[in-house]
Amino acid sequence: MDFDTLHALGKTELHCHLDGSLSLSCIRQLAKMINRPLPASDDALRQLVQAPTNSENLADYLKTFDFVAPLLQTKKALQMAAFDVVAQAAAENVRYIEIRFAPAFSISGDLSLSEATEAVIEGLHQAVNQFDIVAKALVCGMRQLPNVDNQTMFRANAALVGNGLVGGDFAGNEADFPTSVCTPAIKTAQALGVPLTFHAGECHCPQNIAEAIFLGVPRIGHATACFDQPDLIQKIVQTHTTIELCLTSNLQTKAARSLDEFPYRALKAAGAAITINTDNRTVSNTTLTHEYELYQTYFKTTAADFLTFNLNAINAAFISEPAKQTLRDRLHQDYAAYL
Ligand SMILES: O=c1[nH]cnc2c1ncn2[C@@H]1O[C@H](CO)[C@@H](O)[C@H]1O
Ligand SMILES: [Zn+2]
Repeated sequence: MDFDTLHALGKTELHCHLDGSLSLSCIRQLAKMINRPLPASDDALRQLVQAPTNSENLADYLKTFDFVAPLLQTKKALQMAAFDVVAQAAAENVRYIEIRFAPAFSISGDLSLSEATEAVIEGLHQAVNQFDIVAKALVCGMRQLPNVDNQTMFRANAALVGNGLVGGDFAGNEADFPTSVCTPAIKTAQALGVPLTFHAGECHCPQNIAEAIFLGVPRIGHATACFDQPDLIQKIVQTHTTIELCLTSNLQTKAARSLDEFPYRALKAAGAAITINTDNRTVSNTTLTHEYELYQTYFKTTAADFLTFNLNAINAAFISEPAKQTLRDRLHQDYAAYL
């Protein structure tokens, strides 16, 4: 399929970070609101907000996020940011998106941990009213923060679940803060009834994936390190764990040092529920359409495969069964001409 066809195809995205996906024009508007000077040329700005091409690891990649954090400290800024990312997704025919962000990174001003989330939800609502898309929020605990901070964040946000917010995640520095360290906060989120996805396997550490599955987490972000672990892949299949693959991001963070270390082929062959995601549109300089194009080029992924991955995403989405059925029907219509 050519790029225009891939662009036109209906898509879904479970794994997209708000702060890593702002358009340059939105970044400019947000910077203006706090009188922060930015380079005049988009090329120069891009250098500041994209991960360096020579990132050595995840920690290196994550440094890029420091640039945007000061821009996301008010209600208005978070609303605008959420609107912006949904608008970008809708423009490439994404029918359903879950957008994640870390409330703990947006409380340097006056906002509380729940007000930050309410602002994101408001921005999503505004976009959903304007575009043909369903958009929901996820809140990220951060691995490197003390468990008590992540527990406080989940407690502050639990009441919003089901009301624009649909679940939680853990992101951040995985190499130094493995799953075992975060376990108390994971259990708190689960006890509060917050559906969870979880970043794991981005630092050559399959154990972090295995432990998250053992804790009953139904979705894993990345899971890259399972590529050469047949027993773990079997576990993923048996437990019906959904995997949120992020190809470009994995090549940048060296989670996969080559395509051979990317787990797509092994997971697909085993029949695992895989999904395709951008992770960070701006930091990784990608779009969901571009990701589809890469899968088609590298792995010969077909329209039938893409439909399956989209249905996998809908099955694992943190929304009601009737809402899922509406989206499934839509996707079947979208793909009918290409199967
Ligand atoms: O691929 C990733 N792995 C781990 N953490 C990430 C990744 N991308 C973004 N973040 C982290 O999640 C925070 C909330 O959106 C971002 O600020 C960034 O620190
Ligand atoms: Zn991520």
